[in-house]
Amino acid sequence: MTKSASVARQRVLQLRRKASVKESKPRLTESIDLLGDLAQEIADWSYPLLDEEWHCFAGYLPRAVPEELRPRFFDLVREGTEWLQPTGRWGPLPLRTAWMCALPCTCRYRYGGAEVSPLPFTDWMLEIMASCMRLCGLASHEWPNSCNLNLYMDGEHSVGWHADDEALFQGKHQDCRIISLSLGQTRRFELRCGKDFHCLELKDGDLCTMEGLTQKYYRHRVPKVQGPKIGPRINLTWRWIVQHSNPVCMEANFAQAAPAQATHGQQSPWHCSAEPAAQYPGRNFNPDAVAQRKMQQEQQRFATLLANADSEEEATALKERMSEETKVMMADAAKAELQLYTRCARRLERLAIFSGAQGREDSRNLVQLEGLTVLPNEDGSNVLPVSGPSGDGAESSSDICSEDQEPMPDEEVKVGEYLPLEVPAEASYGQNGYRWHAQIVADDFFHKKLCTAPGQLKPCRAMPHIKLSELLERLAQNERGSWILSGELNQWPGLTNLELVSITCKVRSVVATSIKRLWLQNAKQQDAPSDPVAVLTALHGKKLRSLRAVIAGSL
Ligand SMILES: O=C(O)CCC(=O)C(=O)O
Ligand SMILES: [Fe+2]
Repeated sequence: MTKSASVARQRVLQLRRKASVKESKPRLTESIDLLGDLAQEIADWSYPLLDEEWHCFAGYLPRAVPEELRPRFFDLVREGTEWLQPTGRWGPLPLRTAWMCALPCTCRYRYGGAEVSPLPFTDWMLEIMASCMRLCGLASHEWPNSCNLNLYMDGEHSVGWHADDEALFQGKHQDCRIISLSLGQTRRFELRCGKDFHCLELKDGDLCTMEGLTQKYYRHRVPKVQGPKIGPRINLTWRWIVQHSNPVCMEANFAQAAPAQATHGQQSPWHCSAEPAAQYPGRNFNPDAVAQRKMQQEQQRFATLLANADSEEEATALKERMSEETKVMMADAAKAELQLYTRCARRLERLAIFSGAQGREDSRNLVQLEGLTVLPNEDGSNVLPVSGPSGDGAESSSDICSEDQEPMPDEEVKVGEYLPLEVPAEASYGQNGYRWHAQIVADDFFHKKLCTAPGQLKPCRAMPHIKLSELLERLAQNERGSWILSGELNQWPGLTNLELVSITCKVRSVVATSIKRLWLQNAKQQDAPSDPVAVLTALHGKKLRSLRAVIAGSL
């Protein structure tokens, strides 16, 4: 094509685009559930493009993948993928690519004149998705069902201006979510609609999204870049296929709805009609979704092996192995899902207790906190957490602590041991209810998020704080010999008249950090101090580091 012909072509394209923009003000007037909103409890998304009028949004979550996982994910994708050289209308495209779909979908991906055959989601893909989708506020049954993988080997590799407006995703006609992960070399990602231009420097481990009608009104690209050290970059772009191109997939009877709409009450393509597990009434998530997907992949693998089996015996042995492996896989996936669910449930329980909700046992012997079921752990125990949000990074503004919130080792304080509920009213809470850690701080303690002024604590969670002098003033021994902290702890209405179980502190040496117990209720050792007030008084004026009280309350 000559230069003037190509300019003319661009003009025609521009005019067509303008006309289509003019003719089509957004039809969707209701507000959209942005992924950043869904994930607001656990991830701090910003929206560099937030165009409510045109319903176009692009979200950005820098360094979403933890540093230690980034090289691992990069290598898993790079080594585990059969990279293809796509060919577009005008020759080879300057990048390598692959395309994955969640089985049973086998739609091919056609874009820019290229066409790519699908591969099923691999184990590492599910692992990376588990890490990223959580940060988008998506439960496993809401995950995207396709992923486009791009490998940019150097600065010459790029993607020109385009929209992901293929029919598969219906992004021209309805809200469409696209989640993209960058790994490796930082590259520039540009978005534009006429003069409206946005640019993001996508770094190793960054997540970004395009949501709403962005594919209708905006184009995006990753331009070429010059420089001596432009290393490889991988991009994973997850999307929801909502209109299958392959008749086989259509017959597979999917509910054809993108989760963007699923959140408005429709089912996602991966909705499963299985009943929630009987032992956890009230759970409305689908614990089998991950297992199902993994199983489908495995079934496909075994089907190929079976087809190639040389003898009847080999086929029988394969079938036996398949049934065993399937069971293990199902159990693993269900366990992972349960752990995730339990973490969320625990957060709610903590909140309920902090705010003074009353607990009672229901007819199924499950504890109900104002309608919220306190689920038993897998071992049947009824533990409530005492540490901060466990590794899920789920911190709301008040979920902070002056120090790291590592749980104290179980052997020391038996945090979370099962505390049966039915005991006489006068009994010590220690055997009946929940246990908590409270941070003991110096009287002049100041932390701008935890205090209004030096020595003026605000209510803190997940770890309540208390000043040393206040603890000393309010500790009193009752007739049974239990040490009770009278009144509210850290102004939380639900944490009243708690019983002191132990006092611990962290001891750091050059080699290791350990937990030292300064006082323990009913300690058996001869030389153990019996009076917590004496122990605490001796700490006055000293620098307090990780000094904690374990306290007990009743449900
Ligand atoms: O590499 C990127 O960040 C964008 C890739 C892209 O736009 C696409 O695959 O459609
Ligand atoms: Fe794209």
